[in-house]
Amino acid sequence: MRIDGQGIEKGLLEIGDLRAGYGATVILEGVSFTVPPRGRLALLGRNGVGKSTTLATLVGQTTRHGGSIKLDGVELSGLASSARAAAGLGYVPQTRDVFKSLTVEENLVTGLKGRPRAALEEAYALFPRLGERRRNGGAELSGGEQQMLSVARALLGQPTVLLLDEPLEGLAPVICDLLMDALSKLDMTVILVEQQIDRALEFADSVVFLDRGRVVHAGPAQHAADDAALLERHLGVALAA
Ligand SMILES: Nc1ncnc2c1ncn2[C@@H]1O[C@H](COP(=O)(O)OP(=O)(O)OP(=O)(O)O)[C@@H](O)[C@H]1O
Repeated sequence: MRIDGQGIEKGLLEIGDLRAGYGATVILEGVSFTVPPRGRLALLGRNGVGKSTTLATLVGQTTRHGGSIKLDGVELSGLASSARAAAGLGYVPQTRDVFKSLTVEENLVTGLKGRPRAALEEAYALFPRLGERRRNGGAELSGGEQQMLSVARALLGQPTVLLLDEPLEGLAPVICDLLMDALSKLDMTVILVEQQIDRALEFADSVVFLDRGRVVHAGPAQHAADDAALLERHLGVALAA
């Protein structure tokens, strides 16, 4: 459990009336939700509704038009991306962010942020495959290995909140199992954007559905998993029985 000096658990994320987009184009029309410390939120919705934009806005990579982003009571929205990372936001973008010209280990070193090199063992313990391939170049890795590397590098920065944008995209089911097993062991606040709804709802304890830049439903993940009509309404899909 993560407890700070005052006995307050870290990782509380409070998003209030967030409006953001790209330049003058507004995509998020007022998004609000809260994730408790060590909570796991699945952020779901059809294609193009603003899920990736929400994560990118949290880390300061879009144009913010209004609203607040508070982590443990501290307002982050006026800060540069690097300061938000230092405050505790870890981000794994959809693009996977692997340096192809560097080895696995060199990629991981870029995530150490001043921590001793011995901390690399944390990454190899979470994903033994990365340890086996530590001297391989980033370009030689499979999609699954690249995703493990991207997640591991973000974790080396010791975030209190991890933001994951479609980590399972394009991966074989056996690799999805491996990745989700590793993510399930993490003891931190997580926001997961994912198209594999069944896996996302199994992982998460709460869910937010977006539609056209707005929150259209928020509640427990288990309730959503049991409510076929809700899933159909917001995602246009039904879970496999
Ligand atoms: N860099 C960008 N510049 C301008 N518009 C963008 C940019 N990135 C995304 N958009 C637009 O913002 C809207 C929301 O996109 P976003 O990627 O956030 O959706 P999403 O819910 O994550 O969907 P998907 O599952 O397809 O990734 C879309 O209309 C998209 O075309």
